[in-house]
Order: sequence, then C-alpha cells, then structure tokens
Amino acid sequence: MSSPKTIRWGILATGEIATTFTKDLLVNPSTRDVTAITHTVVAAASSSSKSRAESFLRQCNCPSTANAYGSYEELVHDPDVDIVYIATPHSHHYQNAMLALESGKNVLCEKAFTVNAAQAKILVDKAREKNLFLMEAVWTRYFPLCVHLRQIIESGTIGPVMRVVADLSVALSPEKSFADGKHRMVNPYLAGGALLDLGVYSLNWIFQTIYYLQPPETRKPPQVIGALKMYDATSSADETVSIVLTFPRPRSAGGDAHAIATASMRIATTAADRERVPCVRIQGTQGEVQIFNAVRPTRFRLVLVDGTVEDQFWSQPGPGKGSGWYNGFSGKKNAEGEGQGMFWEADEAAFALVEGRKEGRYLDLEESIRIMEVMDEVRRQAGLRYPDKIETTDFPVNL
Ligand SMILES: NC(=O)C1=CN([C@@H]2O[C@H](COP(=O)(O)OP(=O)(O)OC[C@H]3O[C@@H](n4cnc5c(N)ncnc54)[C@H](OP(=O)(O)O)[C@@H]3O)[C@@H](O)[C@H]2O)C=CC1
Ligand SMILES: O=C1OC[C@@H](O)[C@H](O)[C@H]1O
Repeated sequence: MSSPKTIRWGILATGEIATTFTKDLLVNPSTRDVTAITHTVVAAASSSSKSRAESFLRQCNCPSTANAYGSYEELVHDPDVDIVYIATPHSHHYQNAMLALESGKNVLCEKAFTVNAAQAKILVDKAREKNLFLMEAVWTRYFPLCVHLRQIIESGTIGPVMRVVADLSVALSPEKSFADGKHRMVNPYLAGGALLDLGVYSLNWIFQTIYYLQPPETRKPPQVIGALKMYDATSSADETVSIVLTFPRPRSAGGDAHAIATASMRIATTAADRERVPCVRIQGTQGEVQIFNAVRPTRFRLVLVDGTVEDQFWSQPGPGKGSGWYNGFSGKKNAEGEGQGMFWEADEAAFALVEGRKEGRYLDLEESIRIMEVMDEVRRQAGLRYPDKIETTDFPVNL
C-alpha cells in the first residue's frame, strides 16, 4: 500500500471556528477509515499579532515546526502551504480568498461563501484563471450522513422529492449576548445576521436534496419569495428570515418542487425537545427523511408511507474528551471519543488536491453561486444592503 499523501494547511484567522477546524484537521484520518491522505498544519496567521498566531498553534496542538504569522499576506506567501483555510467573518471572505488565489494558493473558505453573488463569481473566475482549487466550507454537506441521505433519495426510496422544509434557528437573546453590537452575528460591517450565518444551512439542505440531485443540464435557479425581520431598527442585520422557493423541474422528475427555508437567532426551532422535533423534512411521494440537527446531524429518521419508521445513526470519530469545541452557541461539549466532523470537508478538499480536481464533489462552485443569488434576492426584496465596503467587488480593499 502506498503511503498517504500529506496535505499542508495554512490557517487564516484564529477565532472560534478556526480552532475547531484545526483540531479536527489533526484528528488521525484512520479513525474514520481514511488512509490515502493525511493533514498537517504548516502555518497559521492572525491579523492581530504574531503572538496570537503562536498561541493558536499551541492551543490546537499543531506541529512545533508550524510558522506563526502576524499578517494574512505572509501566510499566503508561505511556499510550504498547499491550501489556505479561511475562517474570518463573511464580510472578509472575498478579500481574503482573493488574496490567497492571487498568491497561487488553493482555498477552502468558510460559509457564507461571500457577501453577494457578484463576489462569488469573481472568486470562481479567479480560481479558474489560476487553475486552483476553491470550495465553500459548508461542512455539513460532507458528512457521511448527507452522502447517504442523497443516495437514499437517488435510490427512489421516498419517491421524487416534492417538498423540503428546512430550519436552522437558535434563541440567542441577541440584546443580551451581543449587547455592544460588535459580534459577527449582529454587526453589519461583518455581514452579520440570520440569513448569511444560519439561513445558508437551511438553503443547503434544500439545494442538496432538490437542485444538486438533478442532472446539471436540467438544474434551474429557483423562484424566490423572501421576508426578513431586522434585529433592531438601527441595525442592518436581520434576525429572522423566511424564504419560499420553487424549483423548476421536468415533469418526468416530478415537476416543480417546493421548499421553505427559515432561520432565526430570536427563536429556536423547538422550545424544548430537539431530539423529537425535526428541523429538516425532505418529503417525497413515498415517504420522508427527517433531520434533527441542521448543522451537525448524527441521526436521521426515515418514515415511509408503508408504515416503516427507521432511525439511522452516524458518529463523528475523534478524540473529543469534552474539550469544549465549538457547538454553535449551545455551550455543550463533545463527548469522549468524538470529533466535530469538520474533517469530512477537509478530506474532500485533500482528495481534490491529490486527484487534481478544482472543485468539491458535493457542492460545486456553480451551486455556491446559485445559493448566494438566492440570498441576494431575499435581501433585494427586503431592502437589506450591507455597507458598501463589504459589498464591493473591488480588490484589494482594506476592511
Ligand atoms: N462551519 C461552522 O460550523 C461555523 C462556521 N462559522 C463561520 O466561520 C467564520 C468565522 O466565524 P467565527 O470563527 O465564529 O468568528 P470569530 O469572531 O470567532 O473569529 C473570526 C476571526 O477572523 C479574524 N478577523 C479578521 N478581521 C476581523 C474583524 N474585522 N472582525 C472580527 N474578526 C476578524 C480574527 O482572527 P485574527 O485576529 O486571528 O485575524 C477573528 O478571530 C464565519 O464566516 C462563520 O459563518 C462560524 C461558526 C461555525
Ligand atoms: O456555522 C454556524 O453553525 C452554527 C451556528 O450556531 C453558527 O452561528 C454558525 O456560524
């Protein structure tokens, strides 16, 4: 057996998700039966200071040889970096990804991909021009649970999918949690709000079960009707979003499919029992699949019209040890023997590099653009615009 190919990562930014991702990246891939690739971290950069990058590398147990940088520019010029993981707020993705691509680096960029579709298209063009890999890090889509879900749909078990209802809502008490208005969830200068932060997951559940499963030549953008409620009268961050989508589909595929995407940082999906109330329902003519966690799902329920009710479980292998990894504001810690599950998207990026692919298999760049277009349209209908300096497609812009 040939030895695994090691992918050398550079981590751009040192906040919450950068920490979780980096810890997950360093979980031994053999714990999830991946043997052809491994990951290492060769560098991390903080825009605040070199010492912040140093303490990040220590905190994540990165190799002692990893370079710490006090600027993102230094990171993207490190010749040892194969791929840059971008973990800044949404507002910064376009500038940071452009910086990395211009410097010849492959990129895995956190969700939401950019602030608007125009930025996303320019990044995609740049990646193609430079023949580089680029992927949006919607980690949930790479979970084996989601791969299996899509296989179930393709097998016809639930019949043609006619409707998907998807919600990601968390009661965050924003006035209390983010009182000074600076937090990325409510700060318009960071493209904060429910739509880009949470709604993007709801849209991904819908897109992956309706749009992605159509042959590329029949995929058409959905019609969109959206409503946004703003967080407060003075802020341009939304707290609750509801979107109705109609996906045009050939009659042979079941005809048009409907979907409803919702998200909120004001009220939770369910006030009490998250284990019993599904947040995503994928409904076909012969049955449905129910999902109980829209971000880090570990179980789904298959309910068929013949009366079958079956729960299926997927673990997230890793060292866990209740180490306080990021759990979406829940404050819960991962159990002993668990990882977060961000390694699946990292594996997909690594396999793409090894195989010479320039896009991910489970969420390609055209679809990331389509999803950004839906969010643009919702904002257009609701009259929500972020500050010019983060909506711009100019590069470079000092944010
Ligand atoms: N996949 C997932 O489950 C999750 C994804 N996310 C996504 O990850 C991204 C970052 O979120 P998260 O890690 O929670 O955010 P944090 O605020 O914890 O971290 C963001 C980091 O970005 C850097 N940064 C650069 N410029 C700014 C700026 N002007 N304001 C704030 N930070 C800045 C900072 O790192 P430095 O000082 O080192 O440069 C900062 O630590 C978002 O796009 C979010 O949607 C977030 C949570 C979960
Ligand atoms: O990506 C995310 O996943 C979990 C959410 O709670 C968080 O706000 C978001 O950024």
